[in-house]
Amino acid sequence: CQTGEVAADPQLYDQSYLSPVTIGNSELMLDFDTGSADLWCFSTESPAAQSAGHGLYNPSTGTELDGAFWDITYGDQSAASGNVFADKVVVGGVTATKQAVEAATSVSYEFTEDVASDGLLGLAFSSINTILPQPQTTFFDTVRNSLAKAVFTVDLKKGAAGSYTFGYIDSSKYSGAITYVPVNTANGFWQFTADGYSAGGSDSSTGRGGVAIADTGTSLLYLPASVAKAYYSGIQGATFDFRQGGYTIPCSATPPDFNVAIGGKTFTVPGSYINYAPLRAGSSTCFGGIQADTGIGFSIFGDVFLKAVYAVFDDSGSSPRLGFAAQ
Ligand SMILES: COc1ccc(CN)cc1O
Repeated sequence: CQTGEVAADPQLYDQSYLSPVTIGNSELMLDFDTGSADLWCFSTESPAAQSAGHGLYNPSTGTELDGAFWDITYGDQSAASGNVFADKVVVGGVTATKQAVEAATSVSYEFTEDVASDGLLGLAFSSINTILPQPQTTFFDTVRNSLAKAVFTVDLKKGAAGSYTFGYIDSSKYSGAITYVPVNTANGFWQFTADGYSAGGSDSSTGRGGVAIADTGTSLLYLPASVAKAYYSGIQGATFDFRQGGYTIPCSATPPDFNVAIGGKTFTVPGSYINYAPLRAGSSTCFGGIQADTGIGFSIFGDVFLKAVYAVFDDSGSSPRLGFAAQ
């Protein structure tokens, strides 16, 4: 029975978190993404102009999946595509001997520019894996039956290294009880229902809850437009800046804490997490960590939320569930 733990290293402004993964005989830094289901990496097949500065997977250690190709586009319209090899993948000591490794032959500029990241490791449900003609399993699904318990946990931190564990829950990482809620897998995400939101110490609710996904691969917290509007109405100098594509606040602001009710429990995101980052280096205007989920179709509980809690992605029972506890 396998168990393992790997560090989650924050990038600038906690824009993403990277973890070391051994693929074949290379160690790469991958962005673990519970919002997608492809394990892809820069490779010796990637054009040099696109892969300069990145760690590369050399498929010579793998076995090509003949005729298999992949092509993925993310919510931010970044994209990547390539071919597929079966190879050994090790995460924190947990080994998948024949994992589908998606070698990139083309990536969009957003990935080229993010030189710290060598690719993504998808942890959503394998039903949304993009490999054709036959979708393959995620790392978690590949090793699931060999784990002591079919779970993985997410313990992200603000501006500090957190961790992912596979196969066990670490009771030293959270306080109080874990609150579990059912997951709807119809869209391939870890999708759940949030009960409601409120700002600051007041119980003045900023709105009813709704459908949401837990997504480590998204930096911010995207909520119903009415909830975001109500939240920022309480911050002096906050405004919706069409040019920046979202709410901005003065970097000098102290936003109120933000409360989320899930499964009858309230989880608090410290207001400081919502003073996200200067629009550009030296700017006194900061981008808000809460934004409207307009056009997405559901709310996205990205890293701004996840770094305030301990999260359990549990597929050990008759149907998947999510657990949340205070950190
Ligand atoms: C350009 O960088 C990314 C784009 C999309 C995702 C997945 N939500 C993760 C990334 O690091």
